[in-house]
Amino acid sequence: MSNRKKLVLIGNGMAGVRAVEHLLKLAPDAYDITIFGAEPHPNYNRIMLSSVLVGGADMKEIVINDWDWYKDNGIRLYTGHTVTKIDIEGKRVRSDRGAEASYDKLIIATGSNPFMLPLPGADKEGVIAFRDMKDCETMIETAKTYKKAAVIGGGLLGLEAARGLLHLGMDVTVVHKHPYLMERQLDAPAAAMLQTELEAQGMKFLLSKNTAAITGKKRVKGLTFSDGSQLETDLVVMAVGIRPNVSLAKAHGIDINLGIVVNDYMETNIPDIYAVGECVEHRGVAYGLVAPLYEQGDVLAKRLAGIETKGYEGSVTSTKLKVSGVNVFSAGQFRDVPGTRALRIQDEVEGIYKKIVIQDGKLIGAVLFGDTADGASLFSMIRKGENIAGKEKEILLGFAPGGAEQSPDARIEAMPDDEIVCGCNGVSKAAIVDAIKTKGCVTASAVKACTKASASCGGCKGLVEGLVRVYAGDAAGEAVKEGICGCTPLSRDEIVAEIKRMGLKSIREVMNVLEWREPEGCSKCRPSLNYYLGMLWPTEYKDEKESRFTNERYHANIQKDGTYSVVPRIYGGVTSPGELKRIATVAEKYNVPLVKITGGQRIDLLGVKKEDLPSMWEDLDMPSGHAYGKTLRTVKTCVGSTFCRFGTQDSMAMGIKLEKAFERLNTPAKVKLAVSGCPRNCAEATIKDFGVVAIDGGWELHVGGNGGVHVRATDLLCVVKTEEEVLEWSSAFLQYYRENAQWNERTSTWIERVGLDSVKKALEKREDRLALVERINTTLSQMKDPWKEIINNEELRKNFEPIRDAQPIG
Ligand SMILES: Cc1cc2nc3c(=O)[nH]c(=O)nc-3n(C[C@H](O)[C@H](O)[C@H](O)COP(=O)(O)OP(=O)(O)OC[C@H]3O[C@@H](n4cnc5c(N)ncnc54)[C@H](O)[C@@H]3O)c2cc1C
Ligand SMILES: NC(=O)c1ccc[n+]([C@@H]2O[C@H](COP(=O)([O-])OP(=O)(O)OC[C@H]3O[C@@H](n4cnc5c(N)ncnc54)[C@H](O)[C@@H]3O)[C@@H](O)[C@H]2O)c1
Ligand code: SF4
Ligand code: FES
Repeated sequence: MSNRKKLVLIGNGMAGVRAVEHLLKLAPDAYDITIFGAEPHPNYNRIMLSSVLVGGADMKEIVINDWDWYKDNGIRLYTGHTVTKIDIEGKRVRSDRGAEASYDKLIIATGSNPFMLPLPGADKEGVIAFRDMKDCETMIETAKTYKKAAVIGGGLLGLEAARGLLHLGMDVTVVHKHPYLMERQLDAPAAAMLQTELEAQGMKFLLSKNTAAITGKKRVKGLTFSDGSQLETDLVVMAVGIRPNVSLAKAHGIDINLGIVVNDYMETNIPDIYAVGECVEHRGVAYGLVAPLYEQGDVLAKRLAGIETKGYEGSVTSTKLKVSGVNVFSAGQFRDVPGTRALRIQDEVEGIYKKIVIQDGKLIGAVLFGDTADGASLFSMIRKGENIAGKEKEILLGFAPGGAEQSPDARIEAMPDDEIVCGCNGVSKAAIVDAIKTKGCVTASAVKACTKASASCGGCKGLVEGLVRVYAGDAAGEAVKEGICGCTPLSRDEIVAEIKRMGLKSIREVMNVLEWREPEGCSKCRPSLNYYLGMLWPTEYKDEKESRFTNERYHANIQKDGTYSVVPRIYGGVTSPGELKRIATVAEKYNVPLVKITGGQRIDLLGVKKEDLPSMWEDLDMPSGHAYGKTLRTVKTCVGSTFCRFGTQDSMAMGIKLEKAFERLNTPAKVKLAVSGCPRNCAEATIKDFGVVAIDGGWELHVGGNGGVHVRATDLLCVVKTEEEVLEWSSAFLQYYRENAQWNERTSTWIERVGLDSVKKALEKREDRLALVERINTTLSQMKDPWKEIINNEELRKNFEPIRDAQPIG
């Protein structure tokens, strides 16, 4: 007879099975194991249900332990069995289908139940939660026949469900009772940026809305809100939080508060009965994320294996929204409460927001939007409770060791060994480096198999690949190449070459054919692909507005307070009294709070409401100044020979000519030009992307300058004699830059990378220049003024209307 003890696990979910997996490693022969699971599947990764909805994985791929795993480990498995009875005296459990098992040790890991609002009509067909494979299947099936979906709850789960439903082709409205989204993880500015991004992806929102009833006969037809308004819908997904599933434990005298009450060793008040996972309350907290549950599982496994452990002491948590194209990270205590200080940066142009919260010199919380590269290092500082006094700004700006300002590889090298790389599975940098160096795991998938890093939400995949790249050296396998982002191992040049070779004509096609890891891409690759496709196929490719940043979608720069700025095109900075009067009238009519002359000699109307933009453009009757895009911004000019006594050439006329030639041109990054009428260079042409300086009998053409954060003086490209030559060389240079630079790479960085000589060489032969000129002219011939397009199109104008409230039905 076996002298193994009997272990029974109730709940075949993520936390319980993780504890069993760990126990099998620590003490493989200690127990005969029986598992009961109410769901009909082997243990699967619940987190990945969000990916299943967006087509990133299928149900089979999200299984963590297949049927063979149970067999191989001698585990008796009862799927589709709900345990309904625990005989505490006799140490036996019984399922609803009559299966019984006796135990020496019992683990309860029954997870949570989704909270279903007890609304009138909540029992109608088409009202579901988002918790398991069945819910996922229901959504996929519903989308085949029905069109409209409402998700109640704008938290992590609600937004991931809504993104999935959008992907399935449904028209989705998120109904949220709070005034801003994800209030449990974000502050108002980050939530506003998130909302703008999701609206651009097609999601609609009803905020500060309380649902009062679900209407319809047998099947749901709509929602009624407490303010009397209504919304038509064919499907309702409730994502308003979860409640620990304690009914079984409660019925058998186990101590319950919020959840099943456990001590630091996951022991309940009844001897030999343990609990782990979302059903548990530890030191007053019930967790709803896997990282703390896995920590609990590891402690429980040690306890059951008889290995000494200091116990589970609670967790600081971090979250990341799994919606492609949106990077959101939140950790610790991020709210401004008395006794805390916060530092923030908000970059509305690139759509980046960062906030860190400090208390007694320690980092206690962080919120990141747009750029989440510093998430892991900030989270590590929060967990360690390090004193960061005096280094706060460095940390916020990403200059601290491991911060985002360094190159990705330098950042990886600077990470401390004990920094957690995979939050879900608690895997440190040291553990991954050890797997690479001593266990021969030289690909990201080998590291995953060996350490479990990246096996849950996948949020750390890029970092794992980076570690392989840095530490596997020449031995590195599949994941060594650094792609343009974590969605692909392909470089910019490889992608452009493949698009050309295979004639790929849309972002989706590129992602499918080139086997993108993330089916929807991310905020880095989508805009890059949009640019490369537009550059390669100027007459065929239809620009994908959703793949552009907010400013480019609204053709105006979003400001700190959520208003916009309007900069009309003023060619060469030369205006007229009539034009100035029109601008003044518009500024007064729309109560524009600030009128400002910009550094590029333009007039900026700041503080404009989104809904006023189209009418203002219409009243101005001037083209867009493109002050917001990756395109030609301004051509700055000096007075030149018309009025200046030093001027040798007409710099204003030349500037206007250049601006008229290249306005609306899409470029990898913003492009600024300037023309000076003599070498005194009053227009500062030698810190521009393309600068023209008049000299006696000709023009000097300068390239690659930058007057921003990294100041760079231009390099002299050549000297020409005539105005026609200025146009020919500037066209050829800009097109060569368009065809060869990486998306988001300014001319200054590009020239430093490729070298001035290579650019000179590419442009030296006239026939090559003329070919480039022809290609840029084809592109320019397709360009239209975006303001005019919107003014004349009712559908496009609707995008600028204030967020719509619910409409009454009928
Ligand atoms: C769509 C979605 C996305 C998520 N994304 C993330 C994420 O990105 N990051 C993150 O950290 N967390 C995420 N979560 C949360 C995470 O999935 C949970 O925290 C985790 O699954 C909880 O594990 P658990 O084992 O406690 O519960 P569960 O995984 O729910 O397992 C409990 C199991 O017990 C079974 N059961 C219950 N009662 C009985 C009974 N009486 N008898 C037999 N079986 C029973 C249930 O059917 C269930 O299968 C997500 C959750 C969802 C739904
Ligand atoms: N990426 C991730 O980490 C991830 C993804 C999905 C789910 N989860 C986890 O799954 C669990 C469930 O997620 P969740 O988003 O449902 O829970 P949650 O409690 O985090 O959010 C629920 C949201 O619903 C809103 N809400 C509550 N009542 C409402 C009402 N009557 N009408 C409209 N809105 C209402 C709340 O304001 C809140 O923002 C959580 O533990 C979460 O952490 C995590
Ligand atoms: S650059 Fe020369 S021409 Fe132009 S304003 Fe200055 S001095 Fe006059
Ligand atoms: S952080 Fe979720 S899998 Fe690594």
